[in-house]
Amino acid sequence: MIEFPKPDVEEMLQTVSIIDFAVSPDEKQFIFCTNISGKYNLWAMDLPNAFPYRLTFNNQPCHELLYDQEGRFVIAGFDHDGDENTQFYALKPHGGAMKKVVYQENTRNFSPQLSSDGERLYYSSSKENPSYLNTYCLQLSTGEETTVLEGSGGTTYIAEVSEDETTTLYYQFFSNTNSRYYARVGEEEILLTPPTEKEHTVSFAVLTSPTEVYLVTDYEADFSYLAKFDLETKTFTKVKEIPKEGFTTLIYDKENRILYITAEKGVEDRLYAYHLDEGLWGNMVIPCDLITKVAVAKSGTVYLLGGGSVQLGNVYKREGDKWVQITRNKMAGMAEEDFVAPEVVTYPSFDGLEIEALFYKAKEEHDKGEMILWPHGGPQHAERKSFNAIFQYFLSNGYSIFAPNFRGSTGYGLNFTKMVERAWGAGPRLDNIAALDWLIDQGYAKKGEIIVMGGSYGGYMSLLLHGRHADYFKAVIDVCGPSNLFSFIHSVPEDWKSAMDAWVGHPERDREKLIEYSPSTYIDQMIKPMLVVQGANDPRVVKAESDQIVEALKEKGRDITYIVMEDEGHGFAKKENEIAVFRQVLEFMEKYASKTANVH
Ligand SMILES: CC(=O)N[C@@H](C)C(=O)N[C@@H](C)C(=O)N[C@@H](C)C(=O)O
Repeated sequence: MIEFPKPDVEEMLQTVSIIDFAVSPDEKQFIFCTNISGKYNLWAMDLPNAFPYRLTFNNQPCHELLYDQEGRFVIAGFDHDGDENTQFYALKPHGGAMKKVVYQENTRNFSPQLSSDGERLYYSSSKENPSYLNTYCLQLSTGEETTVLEGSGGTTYIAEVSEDETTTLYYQFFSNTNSRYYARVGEEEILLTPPTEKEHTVSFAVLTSPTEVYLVTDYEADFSYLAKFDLETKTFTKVKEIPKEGFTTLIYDKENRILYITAEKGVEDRLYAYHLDEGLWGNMVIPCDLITKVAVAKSGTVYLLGGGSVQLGNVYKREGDKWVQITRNKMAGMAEEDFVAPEVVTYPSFDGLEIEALFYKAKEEHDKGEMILWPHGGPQHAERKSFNAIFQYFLSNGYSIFAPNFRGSTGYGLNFTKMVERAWGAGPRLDNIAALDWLIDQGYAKKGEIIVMGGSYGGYMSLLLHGRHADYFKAVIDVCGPSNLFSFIHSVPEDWKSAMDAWVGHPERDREKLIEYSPSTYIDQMIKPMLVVQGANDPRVVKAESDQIVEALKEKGRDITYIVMEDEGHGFAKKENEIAVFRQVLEFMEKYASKTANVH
């Protein structure tokens, strides 16, 4: 029998992702967004045949995807090379030239909703109201447009338009931990949660009849639960909560009056089915750790896109009580056992607060005794059990990775998520330091030999840890991290700006704190070798954030490498860029690797 060589670790970087999908109303076609060709495009499969064909050639990831209810066309949203100025296009289900339906340069467009006859497109846009957005109703055949909602006070997005277009659901976003949902019924505006001064979120709502709305909220609670609002009697009722789980999205099966509810429990997801008329609640076993999307076809059939820490994202169809996999996204020549699954650990932080973390330990045959601390981005996000090709690449090269869900992360309740607000460089920084002390105490790492690497807020935290605790590290990697919180606050997208006060802080009122929390305050103490990566089109953390820290460190004669990706935004959408950059990151780390790095 022929003996084959072991898979090349470089192949880990070649993994394919599926980031979105939609199923045609007759379920004969399935469209999905994948980077199977190296760049993201829309592809389709005529079900049940599995051979995919390509629909778009613009090489951009799709941000919105919906079929017309008759399946005659598809609406898709694309930006350009990561600029997040999403525009909407119509395309025929079997491809061909795309038609621009909402297109105005330098505008941001969100949340497209088609009327049931496919004649009108409702969407929210920055074009006339960059801070709070307006919502428009566009007649697709004539291009005639009316303004249906003017945002004010908070960024305002359309969420749903009823079949007869008399009721509209919309939400106002004040910050990641403070939002409200409203129904507009005729001329009446109805708040869907009881009025209160106390901050809370309403993250999802669906109309299940002309008078009934189900919503996901943490109104007067720490974890989000399912509630119901009666538009006639104006009554709000809590329907279902599960201790320590936060509900995230609702998907309504109109045919069978079933509500599917996704939930997060720390680093994993859950899926539930709630039969509205019978009041029956059921837990659905899912074929993955994390759910990217659930969709219900007209017939009531459920489709799910999901994956896990050692499992690539795939789409599944519910048949009876089984999930049938309809995409075959596989890793060439590798099996699940070739990857490292993280251990979920907890450690006490400086003030006794328990922090959960994912600990990826390099396999014995690869282990070089190297340790990477990975603070995640967001910061109101979490490191969860998703497949991370870069992590697996580093693990196969002998680097272990520790990814803590420091205070401010999502998945642990509203109060925990709020703990990073106006405190970017306070508790979360010390939670990261407590993680390092824990690793050192357990014998997994040695002070001065650790690498810190992160993207966005994770990049910011890497810079801040470098400036304030350089003695823990031997090298630092920052991917698009804010370096100065004052300039960051002024350079984020216009529609984020009203949230900056609650999220990061006020430049005058919180001046002292923002100085203390800005990495740029600690340039003198940044003495370790550093690699900075930045997308030129990033609208969230603009290139100037990286430019300024790189310049300041260069002036001081520090060992600093700077990589700018000209055709990327906040992260990587193009495989060749991702591969080129992470090869360089590995080379950079290898320069500072030493056999005695961390004791095990
Ligand atoms: C809803 C929303 O986008 N809110 C923003 C204020 C937000 O939280 N954005 C983060 C997802 C984000 O992009 N943060 C950057 C700094 C990051 O860490 O990725």
